[in-house]
Amino acid sequence: MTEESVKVAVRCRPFNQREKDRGAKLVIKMNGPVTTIANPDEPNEAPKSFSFDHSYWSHDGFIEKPDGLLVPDSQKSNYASQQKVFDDLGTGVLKNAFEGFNCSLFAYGQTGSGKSYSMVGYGVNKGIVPITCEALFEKISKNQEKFEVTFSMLEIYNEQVNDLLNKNNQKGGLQVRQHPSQGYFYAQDLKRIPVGSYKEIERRIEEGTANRTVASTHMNATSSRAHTIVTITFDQIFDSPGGGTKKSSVINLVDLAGSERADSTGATGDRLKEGANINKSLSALGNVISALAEISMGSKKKIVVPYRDSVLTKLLQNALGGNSKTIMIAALSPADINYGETLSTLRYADRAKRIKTKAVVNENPIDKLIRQLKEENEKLKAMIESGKLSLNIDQKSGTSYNKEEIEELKRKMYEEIKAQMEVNQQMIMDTNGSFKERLEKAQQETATETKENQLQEERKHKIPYLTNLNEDPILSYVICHFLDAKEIKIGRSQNSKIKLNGLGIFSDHAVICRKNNNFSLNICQIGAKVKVNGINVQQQIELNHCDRILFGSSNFYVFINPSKAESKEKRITWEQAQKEIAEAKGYSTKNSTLTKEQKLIQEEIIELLPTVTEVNAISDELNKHRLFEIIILPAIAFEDFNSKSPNEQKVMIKMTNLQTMNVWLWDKGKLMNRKYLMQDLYQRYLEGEDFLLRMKKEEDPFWESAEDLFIGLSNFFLQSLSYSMDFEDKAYISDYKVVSIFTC
Ligand SMILES: Nc1ncnc2c1ncn2[C@@H]1O[C@H](COP(=O)(O)OP(=O)(O)OP(=O)(O)O)[C@@H](O)[C@H]1O
Repeated sequence: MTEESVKVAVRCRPFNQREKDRGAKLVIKMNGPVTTIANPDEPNEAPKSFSFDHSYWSHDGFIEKPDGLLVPDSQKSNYASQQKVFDDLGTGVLKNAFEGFNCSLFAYGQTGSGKSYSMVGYGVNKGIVPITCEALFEKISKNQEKFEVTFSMLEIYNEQVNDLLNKNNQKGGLQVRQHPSQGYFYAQDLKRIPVGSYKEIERRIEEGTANRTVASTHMNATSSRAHTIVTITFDQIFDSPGGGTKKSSVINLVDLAGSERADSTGATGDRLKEGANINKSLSALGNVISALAEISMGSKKKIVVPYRDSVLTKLLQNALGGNSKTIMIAALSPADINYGETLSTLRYADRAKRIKTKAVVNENPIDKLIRQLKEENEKLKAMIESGKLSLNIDQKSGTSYNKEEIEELKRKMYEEIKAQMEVNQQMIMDTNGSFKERLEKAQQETATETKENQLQEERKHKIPYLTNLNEDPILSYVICHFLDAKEIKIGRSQNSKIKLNGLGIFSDHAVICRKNNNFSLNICQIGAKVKVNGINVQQQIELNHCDRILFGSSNFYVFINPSKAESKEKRITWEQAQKEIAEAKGYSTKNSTLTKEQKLIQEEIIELLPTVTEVNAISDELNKHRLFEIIILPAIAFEDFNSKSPNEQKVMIKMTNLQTMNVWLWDKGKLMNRKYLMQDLYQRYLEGEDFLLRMKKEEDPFWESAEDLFIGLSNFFLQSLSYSMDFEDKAYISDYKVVSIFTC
C-alpha cells in the first residue's frame, strides 16, 4: 500500500475575447511551483501565494500553427501546451494503471476557466483524456499480455445519474447502489463498453458528447451545471500454467461542474438560497475534501467524511479517500473580474493537496478472484434466503423505523443484493472468456456507427444543414439536421421533420423551403418566435450560409450551406450569436462614445439578456404571470455609499406580477439562483409531474412576499430642521431607467 497526497496542478488560460474587449487585467503570476494572485481592488495589498505540485502557464507565450495547434512561441517561452500537461500528468496515470493502481483525475474551476480544454480539449488541441487513452493503447500494443479495457461515461445533473452511452435513459436516471458487503457505491446498469482500440474510445466519447448535447438542449439547462465522469477499467491478464493472475486498474476522469454555481454566488438574502442547492454534489465534494484534509492533518476530532451527502461523492469515494492515486487540475481564469472565484479555486486546490489516499496494487490470481466472486454470491444468496435483512438495517442505521419503513428498506436492500449478484456474475463470465464475445459485439456496433458517421461527414460536404450552438463550446456544432427535402417543418409535433423541444417551441413552429440551392425560412403561426441574425422573423426570409437562427428562446442553430463555405472558416460561437441579439436591440459595447462605466453596464445587460429571456419564457409556459425586465438604477439607491462616483449605476432585474402589478427588484445573484430553480421546475413540469398545484407558495421561485418598493429617487433639503422650522416642500421623484421589456 502506498499512502500519498493528492497531486494538485493549476493552469491559467489565455484571456478570452470578452476579457480582451473590456481590457481585462492579469491578476495571476506563476514562478516555479508558486502561483500568486493579486487583488485588483487593493493594489497595495500583498499578492496571495500558493504552492502546488505543478503550475501551468498557458496564458501567453504561444503561437497557433496552421492546423490550429497551440505551441510555445520560442524556446524561452514557459507556455504549457496540452502535450506538456500530458507529459507530466498523463504519463503518471498510465504508469500507475499499468502497475495496477486505481487512478483519478479531476478538473475543478469556474465555468469557462478551462476545465474541458484540459480534460477533453478542442479540435487538434486534444486534452489529457484522449491523449491518455491513445497512449494506453499504444503501450498495450507493445506488450505481450492480454488486456481487457472497458469504457463508460456518465453525467450527474441535479443529483441524477445519466448514462451518456445510452440514448434512452430511464426516468429519474440510474440508481446509485452500495455494494452490500464491500460498501462502495456504483451506478447500477451503467453501460461498460469493451473497447479494443483508441479509435473505439474516440467514437464512444463522440457518442457520449452527442447524448449530452441532446439532453442539455431538452433540459434547457447549461451543461456547466453537470459533472461528467469517464471511467476506464483496465485489466491485464498474465497467463501462467498455474492459473494466471489479473492486475486491474480503474481510471476515473472527472470534469466537474462550474464551481461558482456551488454557493449560489451573490444570492445572499434570498429565502430560496438553500433550497436552490444549485449543485448539491459540488458543495458536498467541498465538504468531503475539507473533512479529508482535516483528517490528513491529524485532527484530534472524530471526523465523519460525508460521502453519502451527494451522488458525486458516493461515486468518487475511492478516488477521494481510498484506494486511488489522485490528481486534481484547478483551472484558473487570468482576469481581474474573476478574482473572487479564482481565489476560491486556489483555496480549494490548496485544501485538496492535503488529502492523502492509500492506493494498493489490485493484483490477484484469477482462480482466487473467481472463487471470491462465487463465494460472495453464495453469501448474498444466503442473506436473501435467511431473511435476516431487517436485522442488518437496524444495526446499521441506529434509528428506529415503523413496519412499512422496514419493509421498504428490506425491499431496497434486496434489490441491492440482487443487483450486485448480477455484477459479480458478469465478472465471473468475463473472466471466463465472455469478455472477448462482448468486445466483438461492441466492435461490430462501433464499426456500423463509424460508417454512419463517415457517411454523415460526407453528406455535410454536400447537403445544407442546421447545426446547434450551445453555451458550452464543447457541445456546439454537435447536432446536425440535414435540409434534404423541399419543405422541412420544425416544431414539437410528431410530423415535424426537425423535432424540437424546449422553451417557446410551438407544435408547428417554422418551416424551411428549398428551391434549387436557395433556402428560405418562415414561421408557421403567429406568435412562433424565430430570430435570424438577431432579428425577429415575421415573414418569409432568405437563409444564407452561416446565418444564426434562434427558435423559441433556447434552440440556437447555424445554417450551413457547404456550397458557399470557404476553407478555414471560423465557427460561430454561442456568445457571438447572443451578442448579436443584444446589438439588434441596441446594446453594444462597440460604441466608442461610451465611457468605460457605460460599457461595463452594456456588457452586463448583454450577459443578462439570455437569462431574462429564458425566465420570461418559463413564466409564460407555466402561466406564472410574471414579467422580468432589466433596469438601471443609481448605485446610491442601494445605500451603496462606497460607490466610487455619484453617477455609478447598478443593473437590476424588475419582476412584475402582471395580475396585481406588484413589483420587486432582484439583483443578478438572485436572478441566477432563481433561474436554476425555475429551470428545475420547468423540467419537472415537462416530465409530467403534477406538483404545480400542490407546491407551497414559499417554494415557488416566482413568488415573493410583499415588500417595500423602490420607485425612484428624490432630494430633500434638511436645513430647515436645524432651525426647528415647519416647512412644506414638494418632492420630485425621479424614476429609474427601464432598459426594455424582454419577452423573447
Ligand atoms: N489552456 C488553454 N489554452 C487555450 N485556450 C484555452 C485554454 N483553456 C481554456 N481555453 C479556452 O477557454 C474557453 C473556455 O474553456 P473551457 O470550455 O475548457 O472551460 P470550462 O471550465 O470547461 O467551462 P464549462 O464549465 O462551461 O464547461 C474555451 O474556448 C477554450 O478554448
